[in-house]
Amino acid sequence: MKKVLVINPGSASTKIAYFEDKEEILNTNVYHDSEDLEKFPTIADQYDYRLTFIKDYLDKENIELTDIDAVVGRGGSLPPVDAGGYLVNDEMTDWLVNKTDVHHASNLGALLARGFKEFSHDECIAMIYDPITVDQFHDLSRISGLKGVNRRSIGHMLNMRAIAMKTAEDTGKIYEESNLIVAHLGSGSSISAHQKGRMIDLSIDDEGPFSVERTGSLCLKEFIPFCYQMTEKEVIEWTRKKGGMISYLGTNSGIEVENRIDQGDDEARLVFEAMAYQVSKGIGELATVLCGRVDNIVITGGLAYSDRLVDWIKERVSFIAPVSCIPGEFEMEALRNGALRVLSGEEEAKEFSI
Ligand SMILES: Nc1ncnc2c1ncn2[C@@H]1O[C@H](COP(=O)(O)OP(=O)(O)O)[C@@H](O)[C@H]1O
Ligand SMILES: CCCC(=O)OP(=O)(O)O
Repeated sequence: MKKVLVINPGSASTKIAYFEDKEEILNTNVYHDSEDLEKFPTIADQYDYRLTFIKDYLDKENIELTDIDAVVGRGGSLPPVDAGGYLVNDEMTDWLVNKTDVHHASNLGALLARGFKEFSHDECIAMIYDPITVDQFHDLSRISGLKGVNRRSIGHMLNMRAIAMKTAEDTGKIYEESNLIVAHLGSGSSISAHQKGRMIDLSIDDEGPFSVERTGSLCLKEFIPFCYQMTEKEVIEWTRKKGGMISYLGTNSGIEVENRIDQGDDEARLVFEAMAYQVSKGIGELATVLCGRVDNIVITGGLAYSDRLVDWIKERVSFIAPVSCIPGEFEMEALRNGALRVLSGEEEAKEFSI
């Protein structure tokens, strides 16, 4: 039996799970006090705090850390890498602490995986799987429109690839022979075009549809003067935390907006439908990447629980391919499966190197 600890750090919480082979013994989200997190100037500085917090929690839950076989974390903002599992090494942690330019909570995944490995035996491995910077773009996807301002492959790769593989399996197809479009609609959104097992293009949440708290693409003519009124940090905050639905409606909760619509709030309806409209445009755009040869479109993430939103999207994109819906996210299971494949030798974990 293989014992796997899974760690998935988010901006305000850390999801942790413990599995014995595929059996889930614990799967929870521990919330951090925002005042505690605000004390740390950088994400990497939160390391000791989160390690102690999670360790205390696991101790209380009587999870024995000394015989864990693999600790797997959500992979962060590395340089572009191919999909799959990577062993945590010094080069990786150095990049995530000192070199990365994207300060995302997932950067802590590798650091915490290595930290928890120290509590276990010598053979225990620390790894990450399908980090947010998995890059399988084809050459055409890299051209932006301004030399020097590159398009980057960055998004919800772990969940989107897991959902794409599951959809292929559920429809009796082989992932490596399928063409799929996956829309992950959570706090942020990513839409990906999968061509025969590779995500060759994406619509990312700073250049695609708006989400509940991110702006998506903006009209440059309007946005440039806005940027000159504030610091870079403030612009990032507006585009990634205070943009999108929350900027119009004051909430990032799809559940609350659904309630408002039920009570006859026309503005809430307009903005929520506009989000579905933009997501549909993103899916349509990626259908052209696959030359219209799309086997399935899949909608996932927390917002896929909203039948209203999903129906609006289906109405606009069903002419392209059958649309299915897998609400929520399967990151913890995807991380576990990656670790189990590496432990069984079915897959070799790669060595990270710049
Ligand atoms: N049943 C539901 N109806 C509408 N929106 C929902 C529902 N369940 C979750 N959501 C919304 O999904 C969004 C969060 O998605 P999630 O994938 O959990 O995000 P995160 O990226 O933070 O993990 C929130 O706006 C939440 O309100
Ligand atoms: C930075 C790309 C991945 C991402 O946006 O994840 P979250 O929505 O979990 O912040």
